[in-house]
Amino acid sequence: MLSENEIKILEFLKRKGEAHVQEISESTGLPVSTVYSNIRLLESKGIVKIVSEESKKTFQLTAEGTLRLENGLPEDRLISILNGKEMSIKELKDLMGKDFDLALGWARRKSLIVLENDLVRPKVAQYASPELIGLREVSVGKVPSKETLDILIKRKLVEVKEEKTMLVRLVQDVKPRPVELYLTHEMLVSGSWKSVDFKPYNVEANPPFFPLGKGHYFREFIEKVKDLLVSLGFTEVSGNFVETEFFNFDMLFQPQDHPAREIHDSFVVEGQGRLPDPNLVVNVREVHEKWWKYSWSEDNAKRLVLRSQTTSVTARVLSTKPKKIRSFTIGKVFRPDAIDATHLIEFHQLDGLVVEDGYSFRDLLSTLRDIFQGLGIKQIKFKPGYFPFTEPSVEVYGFIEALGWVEMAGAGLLRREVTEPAGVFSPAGAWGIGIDRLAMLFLGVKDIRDLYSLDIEYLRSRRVI
Ligand SMILES: N[C@@H](Cc1ccccc1)C(=O)O
Repeated sequence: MLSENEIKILEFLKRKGEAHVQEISESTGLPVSTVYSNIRLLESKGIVKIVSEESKKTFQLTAEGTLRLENGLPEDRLISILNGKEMSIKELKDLMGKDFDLALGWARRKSLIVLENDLVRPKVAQYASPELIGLREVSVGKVPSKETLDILIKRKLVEVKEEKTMLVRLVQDVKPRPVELYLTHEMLVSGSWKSVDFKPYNVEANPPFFPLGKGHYFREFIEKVKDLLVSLGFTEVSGNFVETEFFNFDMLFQPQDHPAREIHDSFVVEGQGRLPDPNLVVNVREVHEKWWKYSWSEDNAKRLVLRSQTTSVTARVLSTKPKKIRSFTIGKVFRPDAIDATHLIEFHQLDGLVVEDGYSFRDLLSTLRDIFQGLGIKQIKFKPGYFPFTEPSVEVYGFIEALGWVEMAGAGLLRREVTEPAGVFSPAGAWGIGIDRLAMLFLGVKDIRDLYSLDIEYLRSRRVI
């Protein structure tokens, strides 16, 4: 049985009797490599004979060779610049640029010059190197003398290409039966299937790999979390990475000498931010000075940081004086740290806020239960915790099969010292969840850095969730 390609080749050979592989390739449109492999097959079937096989060397200018052919070889240029007179190395360097070292090297090797201190003195007034003549020959398809050719190749001005050719002759006249890819109803009805061959299929061969476009798996996870919060009645809000200390700390009742505000605990950004509504600023100042007992500085509050918690977005929402709201934000936060498999200097938090008349601590715990249940964590427990901006505060632990109880979030009712200066007089619940940790648990990622991987092979191996 003959393949389609074999038949094409045979049809050509039938007309010509004998042909070179290159000719066959040109007239059949098959790549040379395909022609070769098919000729080998046809030879093994005794249909064609390989008359001769030879390899032909051809020579071609390299990119540098082409350049030198146009502008002359460096040593030729050096001699022509010297023009029979001596010149200083510095002067020549300025004239010739980076070619000078090359020119000097070759001119010395060829004893075209002598060096005296920093003077270059030519021994010849004119010079045309045999290489240049060689380059010219190669460029018009001539082969220079072996000596010149060797130098040209060594100087990487010329490269050798080896082209194989094969002369093939048709020795057996076969009437190829047409090859069909599949059996059709018409072929069965007409009986024509008897006079054709069918292409055999290898049902075990791997299909070609077509990678599908898909989202980054960590992004997809974040999208899923967002969908969940929206389904629980929350509205997404967002803030900027660069934030004033006012919103990142002061409004959240973190005093200006709080350790988190030390220079090594948040990333400081050059410049100064703008403070919001003066009433709010005055209120925040008052509450800090009254309870923390220090003199609050506006300049400190204007300092810029990369937000260290998405609770800063919650603070911004509060500054709009909501009477009733359920909002959440999810995004990157930044904290200096030593990077390892479980720590990065940027990671994601999900912060939520509920402002509602009559919203109680119990309601908050139940909201958290709903969120974690939605995320697939059935068992959670609460431990008392401390945050400067909530009271009471809890730490939320979730139960994970292989790991036991894992800390997942901080939460609490916002203190009146936070809500009232902003003009919010209803109870407010807030929480912050570390998203990277959660994603690692869900996605079975051992190294946090893999969540941010850009390695295409790794990303392809991740399942779409
Ligand atoms: N922002 C806190 C978490 C938190 C948010 C909201 C309320 C209570 C706690 C943290 O980063 O640790």
